[in-house]
Amino acid sequence: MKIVKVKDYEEMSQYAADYLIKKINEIDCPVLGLATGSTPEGMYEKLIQANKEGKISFKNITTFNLDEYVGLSEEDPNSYHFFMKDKLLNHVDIQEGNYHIPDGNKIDLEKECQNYEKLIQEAGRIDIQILGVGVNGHIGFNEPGTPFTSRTHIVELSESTRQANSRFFNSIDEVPTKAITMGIETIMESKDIMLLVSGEQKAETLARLLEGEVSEDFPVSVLKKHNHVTLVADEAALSKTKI
Ligand SMILES: N[C@@H]1[C@@H](O)[C@H](O)[C@@H](COP(=O)(O)O)O[C@@H]1O
Repeated sequence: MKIVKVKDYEEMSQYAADYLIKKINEIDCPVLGLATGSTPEGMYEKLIQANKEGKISFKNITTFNLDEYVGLSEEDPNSYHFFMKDKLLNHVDIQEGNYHIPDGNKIDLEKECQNYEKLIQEAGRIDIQILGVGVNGHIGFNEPGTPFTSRTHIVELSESTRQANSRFFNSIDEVPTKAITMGIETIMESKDIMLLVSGEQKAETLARLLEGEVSEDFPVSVLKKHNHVTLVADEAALSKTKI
């Protein structure tokens, strides 16, 4: 795992955007794996700016999002559909049909998982997967205990994840109890992974990642088995490690 230490959130976002822009411009029809959450927001702002300035085009880019809540409509501001449109997709020249987000409103959710997985396989690969991490080590919505061999599936969200994400809702009761997420094996098949971590609230998570064991109890630790991961972390996130 290559570790890039940056000063703060702003520097992390800039580094991540520059890294993506460089990589994307080297690939013919790039396939990107996108994440939601507060962590990548700054990077998305910078990508929108770069798109306006002509430094990057999304015309040939295909994207796959990691996850989506079950039961929120696409118009719900807390759905990841809404988030992605609001924070990136509506503001860049991506083509309709080229972005993919699991549909958490399908009656047959199992089938939706299979179809989503199939779409990713048909795209051939994810060139660069952006990841954030939950305080309990979840990636996408793969909670502790998820098998490393998992593909796109439905998850029961843990209490701590619902608690952490309740900051976006009126109350914890409104936070969905289920979600669809790309599986850990699906994520691990990405050619290149960029993990973004910012802030003191993730410091213990990051220390466990860098100093602890690889274990299904701590999903993000699987990244130590991937040979092309760049961790971009700020000083606050690294404050409980020796780095
Ligand atoms: N499903 C998302 C994850 O993909 C994200 O990485 C994590 C951390 O979010 P944040 O970046 O807001 O800390 O939260 C959510 O649960």
